[in-house]
Amino acid sequence: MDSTIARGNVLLINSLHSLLSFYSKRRKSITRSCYLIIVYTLFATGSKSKKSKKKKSIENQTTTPWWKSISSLKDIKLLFNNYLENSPTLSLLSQLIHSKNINTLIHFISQISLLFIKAWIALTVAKIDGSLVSSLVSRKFKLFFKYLSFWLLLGIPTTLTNSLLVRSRMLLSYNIRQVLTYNILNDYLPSNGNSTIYQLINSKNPSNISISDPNHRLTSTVEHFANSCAILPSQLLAPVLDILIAGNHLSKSSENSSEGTLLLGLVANLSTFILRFFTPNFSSLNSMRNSLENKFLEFHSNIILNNEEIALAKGHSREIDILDVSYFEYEKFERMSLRRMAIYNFAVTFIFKYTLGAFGIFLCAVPSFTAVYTNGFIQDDDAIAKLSSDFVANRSLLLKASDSLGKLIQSKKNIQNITGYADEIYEFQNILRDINDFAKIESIVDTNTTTGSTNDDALLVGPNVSYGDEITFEHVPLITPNGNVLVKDLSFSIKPGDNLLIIGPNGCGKSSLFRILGGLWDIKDPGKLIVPHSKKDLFYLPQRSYFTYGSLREQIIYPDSYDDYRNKIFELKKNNPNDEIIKDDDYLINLLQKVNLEYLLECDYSDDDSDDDFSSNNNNINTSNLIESPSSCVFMNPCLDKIEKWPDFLSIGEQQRLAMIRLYYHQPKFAVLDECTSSISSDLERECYRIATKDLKITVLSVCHRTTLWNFHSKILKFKRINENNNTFDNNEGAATTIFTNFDPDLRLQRHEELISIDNSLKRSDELSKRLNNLKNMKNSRSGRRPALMYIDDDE
Ligand SMILES: Nc1ncnc2c1ncn2[C@@H]1O[C@H](COP(=O)(O)OP(=O)(O)OP(=O)(O)O)[C@@H](O)[C@H]1O
Repeated sequence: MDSTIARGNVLLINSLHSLLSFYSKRRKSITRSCYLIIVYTLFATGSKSKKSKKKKSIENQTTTPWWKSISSLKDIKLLFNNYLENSPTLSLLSQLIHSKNINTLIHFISQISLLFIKAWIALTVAKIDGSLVSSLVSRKFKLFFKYLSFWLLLGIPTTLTNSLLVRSRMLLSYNIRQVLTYNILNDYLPSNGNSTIYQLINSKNPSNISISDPNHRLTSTVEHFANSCAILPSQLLAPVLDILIAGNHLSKSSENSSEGTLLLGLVANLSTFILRFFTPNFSSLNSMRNSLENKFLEFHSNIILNNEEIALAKGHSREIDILDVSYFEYEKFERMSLRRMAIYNFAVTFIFKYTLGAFGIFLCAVPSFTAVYTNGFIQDDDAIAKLSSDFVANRSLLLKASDSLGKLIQSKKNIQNITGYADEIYEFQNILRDINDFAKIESIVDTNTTTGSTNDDALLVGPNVSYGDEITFEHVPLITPNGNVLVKDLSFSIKPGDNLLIIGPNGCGKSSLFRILGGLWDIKDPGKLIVPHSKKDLFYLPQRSYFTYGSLREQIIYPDSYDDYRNKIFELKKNNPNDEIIKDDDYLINLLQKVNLEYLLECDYSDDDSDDDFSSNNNNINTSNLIESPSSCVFMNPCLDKIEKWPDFLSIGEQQRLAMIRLYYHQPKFAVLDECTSSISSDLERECYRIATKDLKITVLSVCHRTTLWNFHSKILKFKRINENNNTFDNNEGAATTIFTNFDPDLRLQRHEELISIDNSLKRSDELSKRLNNLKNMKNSRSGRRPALMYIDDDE
């Protein structure tokens, strides 16, 4: 199909050229021929990638032809918008336009202007080249030195233009990257707190596509796209200008060279046609390279993330096997890609630089030969100098033009790369938008059903959610994103002060309950949830907390920023009618001391006056000038400025204690503690729970296996496995059922201990009856052998 189009183009362009030559003045036909070469080359260059062609062919099968749907101007606009939406590249470019980033426009315009200046300089240099040869042939040495000084002086604007071009190209790329990164980040980590990343990675999105490499797309792909776009003006405009200038200059030098240019046009067309056989699909090569590169990087990141576990398990050889396989695949692909590129580069260089170059030289020579045979030609020094000058200028311009034609063809590679990168970025953006739009629809439904609430601060939104000073699950089914039913009907309700203990076998759905509470999983019908309205009323602490890069203070106040922290202190200092505790650096240090983590402080901190009572306020800050900005009036203790790689620096137990401080700092109404103290020593764990539940009055929903913590709970939710006949059993298969009751820890502990002692007695009685049987057997089978030996045999 492609070759038919190409052949059609060759015929069409050359017939057009002949027509134009016939009807117009022949001298202008050379320029026209150049225009046609450019048009054709651009047409050949702009062919679509396989992927988009495939997409289009699918669309064509299902939709009616576009022209049939147009009946008014509005339809054209609609069609254009539709086209914009379906074309990833155009859609990304329209994002750049809509961003109103003036710098992008400035650098784009400056690049175009510089390209025009560069082309003008190239033309001037070519003319001076010609004049230099002409003055040399006619032995006018004064003139020769004059042109030589011009040539030298032109070096200044040439180098200046080149360096400015590089600068403006880099700045353009930087601006494109900035706009796209900003747009993607806004959807990736939306300010309304939607769990977009979780849904993206767990393919819990409307399009059901999982993106495994969001980091790669956000960084590398966007960077490549920006670089490729920034280089495009130079790649397209510079060769076009070169070809136009060459054609124009040639047309001025003689009136008899149009047949030559017709031949040149034919050769150019034929060359592009031949080149198609050597041109690989750059877009698919690129996407393949990205996916292999990404796979290799992913394995590496995995090793870095789990370095300690791998080192202790001595898993190096297994890891190297995995890396080897991945690298081998990548290398194999690179070799194949290099082979194809070598063939392609050879074809481009040979066809455009040499074949077309030779034709160019031939074309330059045509005026010289034809001029000699025209009537009235006198072969004197001046005529020969003029012919030499024209030849040299035309030759240098045409060589440049043929080289430029090659570059123009090669820009196809860049355009295909751009479409490949654009596809990846656009798909990523679309999925992010789908996820956020879906959340927005739920939030709108929610706003319609509840009144007077701001949804940005809402803990959960959706038609099955209502708000109250409690956490209530009413007939909520626990279903994984894969559709596995963990619990058919989960119902319980806790009010402030009702600390809930959650127990059950592994994998039965204890943590999944919190995933629903945190908005990660949907609340399926007929489930209803009543939760506190505000996000700050519920805090989640997992077994392994997340620590960000930054100071010790930032670990404690996460997810608050420094500014939030300072503003809170500043506001309370200005206006504190309820006499609330001001949670400043001294307060944080006091918390660190309570969980025995004061040794993490940067400096020695001996606070003799430290008060164990949380209602007191260790305030040693000068509060005389409260009208100032928060940053100037809030005292920051340098002891909390220590910066470390916290997950590596702290043991798991220390991390869990630090996470507990985070909970104390935020002091929510409710807290989910999902085995978050499992690595803390028993005494300190009890102290941590005491501070949370007794001192700070936080209502906890905790999953914990230690009986020592039972005393802090007054309700219990027990998960039990059920089989097909709805009988409970304790192995790890099938759905679970739940029992929610009041919890009397003392009574339960007493029963628990009783149970253990009975269990031990039963085991002992089992052993005793087994021993008794053995002895009976021995007695029955005694046959003259020595009893001691028989005992040993039997025992074994
Ligand atoms: N994102 C997910 N997609 C699909 N299935 C999941 C997902 N997260 C968890 N599950 C599945 O849900 C089930 C319950 O997991 P959950 O983490 O709630 O168990 P648990 O009761 O907390 O167990 P444990 O006591 O071991 O922590 C498991 O079988 C798990 O494989």
